[in-house]
Amino acid sequence: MTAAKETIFALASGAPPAGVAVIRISGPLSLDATQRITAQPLPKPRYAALRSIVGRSGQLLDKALVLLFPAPHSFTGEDCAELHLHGGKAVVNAVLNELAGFEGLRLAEAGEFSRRAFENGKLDLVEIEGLADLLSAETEMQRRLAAEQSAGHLSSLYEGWRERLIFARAMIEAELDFSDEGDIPGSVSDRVWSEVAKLQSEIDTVIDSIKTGEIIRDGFRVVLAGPPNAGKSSLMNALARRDIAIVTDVAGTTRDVLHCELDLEGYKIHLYDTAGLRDTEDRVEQEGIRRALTTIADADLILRLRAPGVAGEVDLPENAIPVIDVSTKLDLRDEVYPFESAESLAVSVIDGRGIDLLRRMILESVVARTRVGSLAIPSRLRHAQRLLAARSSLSDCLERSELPLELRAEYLRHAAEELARITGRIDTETLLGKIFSEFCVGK
Ligand SMILES: Nc1nc2c(ncn2[C@@H]2O[C@H](COP(=O)(O)OP(=O)(O)OP(=O)(O)O)[C@@H](O)[C@H]2O)c(=O)[nH]1
Ligand SMILES: [K+]
Ligand SMILES: [Mg+2]
Repeated sequence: MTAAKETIFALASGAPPAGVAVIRISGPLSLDATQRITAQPLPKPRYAALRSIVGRSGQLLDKALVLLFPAPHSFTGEDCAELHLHGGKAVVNAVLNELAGFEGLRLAEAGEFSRRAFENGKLDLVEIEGLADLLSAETEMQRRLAAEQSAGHLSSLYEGWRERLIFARAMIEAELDFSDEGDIPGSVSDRVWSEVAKLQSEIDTVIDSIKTGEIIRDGFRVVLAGPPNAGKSSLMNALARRDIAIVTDVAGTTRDVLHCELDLEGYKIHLYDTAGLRDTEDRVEQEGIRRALTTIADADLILRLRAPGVAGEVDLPENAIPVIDVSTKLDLRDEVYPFESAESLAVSVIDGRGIDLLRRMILESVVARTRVGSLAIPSRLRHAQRLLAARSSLSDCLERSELPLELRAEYLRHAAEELARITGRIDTETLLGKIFSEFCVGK
């Protein structure tokens, strides 16, 4: 917390033109500056009132709703004001310029409002990351994941663990004090170790869910693979309902990895079209195949295509990635029914058979992959690293029973510190820049 902060302001709503534009002001001079550009008396706190916004020479800039949020009951925890203007570019610029002309006011940097909210203890780092995710959420599942995190549910999970660790340490310390007096046997610590073991398994469960969080937040990667002319690009276009990839009857048409995003019932899906896999002397195609194999290796789900009259069942690299076998060009065959088994089906982009079914199978695959009880789960590598470190301290503490109690308690302290780093209770400076840089100006 820094004393005598500057007052900052920014356009907090989207780029004009828009119906309404919201300018947010935060800092000690917020209320003062708002009064100076408002022709009438200010409304009472947290009540909206229509006011004329005037420039220095008294000229009318706009009529706007004015709202005041005196400290500490504001987003940043400082005195704040909001001006809800008409969302025209010139209107917004005129008011921003007027504010910039006041001594002690300046335009906010990206993420600066949120940074102040953190510094004033309004939000912890985990909640701020959740807020950033909420602002960038495009699908329903991304929104739900981010809402859990920004509402503090993930923070309370971490904080709850940290408090239990602190309690466990206190128990050990109490035991150490008593055993100095030589009259209490080592019974307390048995309870501590079983509590630590329980905590460890709870952390394990959450570590296991990190991949789920990543898939929901970052998207589920589906890759089209198969020999040239299997119909990969045609199927990409059909699934995306857009003409993304070039389709010709020339084997080896696609070289670069093509990408599009789908929203399947709220799940974000990345769909990749790749070069057909075959032995070739063509150097450009060889590079395309190399890229195809890299993309396949990173997939969450592979659609392995084959087509009637197209040679080459593709041998995919050995790995544990789930595969759906797709026979294409069903219209060229006699079968009528596209569904073959749980892991295979036939489709045609000409008459559309099987395409909706394939979409459903992809959805089932992502749902199966992300099945968790609660969405209060981490989705960032930063959390994963800290949780793994905390977890390994706990297992050291449990396994190294030959060590004196003081040293085993030290492992608990270390684990609690790792958890505190996630919420930003300690060691934050290095993290701040990275986290707040995800925000736009005005948030
Ligand atoms: N009849 C029929 N033809 C199809 C179907 N899907 C693709 N084709 C044709 O098959 C040929 C190859 O299709 P592409 O989508 O370019 O195949 P690809 O797997 O992307 O091929 P490469 O990029 O060369 O690896 C084209 O002539 C398509 O029109 C289908 O469902 N039915
Ligand atoms: K082709
Ligand atoms: Mg292609």
